[in-house]
Amino acid sequence: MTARKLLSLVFVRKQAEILLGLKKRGFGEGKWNGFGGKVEANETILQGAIRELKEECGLSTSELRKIGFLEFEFESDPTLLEVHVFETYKYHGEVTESDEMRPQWYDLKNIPFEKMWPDDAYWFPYMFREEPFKGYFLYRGIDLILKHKLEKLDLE
Ligand SMILES: Cc1cc(-c2ccco2)c2oc(N)nc2c1
Repeated sequence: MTARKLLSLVFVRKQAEILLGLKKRGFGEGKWNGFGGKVEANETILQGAIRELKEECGLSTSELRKIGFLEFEFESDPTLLEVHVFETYKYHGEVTESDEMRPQWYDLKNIPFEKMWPDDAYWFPYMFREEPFKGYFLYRGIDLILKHKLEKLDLE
């Protein structure tokens, strides 16, 4: 039985921009990503996503839309990461740097994919088209994808 770890990942959007954060320490350090992390045992995935967003960049939201479901495995590790991806266009508060993340708005035409997890280049186009997606990525280390699957997801 494969151990699964539940993670949230939230992207804050404007019409032509997306808020990314530079991870300052820990897992994924040095990569730009959405905001998220481990879902605790005493919260739902949605509650965990809202909590991490506030902790990592200071923004609050009550309207997260589920946009994708990703599973990650590493060749060297038995744990499967189950990542629930959300987006929001409705949020409030001030974007604030945290110990974990340095937030920055990016134009959709200028995403720093070379400084992000490699899988992002595969599924960001689905997110930009507002097409829900489901993907699986097998990594060797943190920069090489050995195998992947990606498909549209019918959320209705
Ligand atoms: C292996 C992996 C993990 C995550 C992650 C960490 C916290 C939430 O998701 C990723 O995020 C992205 N964009 N690619 C990712 C690959």
